[in-house]
Amino acid sequence: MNASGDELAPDVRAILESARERPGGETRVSVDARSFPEAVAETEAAGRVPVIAEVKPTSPTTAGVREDDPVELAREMVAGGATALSVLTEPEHFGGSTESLQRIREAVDVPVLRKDFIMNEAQLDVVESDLVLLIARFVGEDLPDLVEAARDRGFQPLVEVHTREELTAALAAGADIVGINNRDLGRLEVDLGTFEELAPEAPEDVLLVAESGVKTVEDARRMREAGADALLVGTAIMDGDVRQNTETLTQ
Ligand SMILES: O=C(O)c1ccccc1NCC(=O)[C@H](O)[C@H](O)COP(=O)(O)O
Repeated sequence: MNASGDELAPDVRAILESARERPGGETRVSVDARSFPEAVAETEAAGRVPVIAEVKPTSPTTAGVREDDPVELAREMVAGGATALSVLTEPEHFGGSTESLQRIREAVDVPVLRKDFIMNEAQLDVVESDLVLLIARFVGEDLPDLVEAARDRGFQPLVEVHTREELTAALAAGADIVGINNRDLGRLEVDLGTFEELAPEAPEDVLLVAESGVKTVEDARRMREAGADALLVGTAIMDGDVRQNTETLTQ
């Protein structure tokens, strides 16, 4: 059972068990973050679709592992027009690492999101990034404190939600960048209707990111019409030529 009392998929239970065990950093980080809202506004002004392209070597719902140098993948995504990058740092189920994130952030000049399953404040201190993911469902009542702790270190927190209740909790915690995840972490099923259902409930001044399940230009258009300020895309970009895939979705 998780904070909301619902059953989680076995893969997600395993992800959370290892996330709880992972140590925090020894020294508090202080980040001089690249602004994500400004990057989104610049992409919009250039007439392109703001996409956060995800360096996701593998996942519980993907076959195989992409072994390419993550820095090369990241450079290709930026060359393809990515507004920002998301880098998995979860090692056991996604093939990520904090070292990859560090190298990527040094190699590119766009904002970089640390994509992980952060469970406590000390885990924020493991590595610097511009944005940090906080998943409302998993951190439960610690969300307001973690949002504050992230901002105190200079991070821009991206708070991920999947239900109306989680959206309410995210807004109450002061989140101004909210990711609506189309993937239900209970069953790992994807439904783009999730974003369409929840987006109208968010205030205008909240920057909304449509996460997961965007595969085609039609999907991207659908999410933008439903109010997405940006799209977070992993699998569809990682599958094949990442530069071409990014170019296609950012047009
Ligand atoms: O992607 C998975 O298989 C997954 C499994 C269990 C927990 C989380 C998972 N994904 C995390 C994500 O949020 C996605 O990587 C991200 O939104 C991109 O999704 P997609 O474009 O569908 O790869």
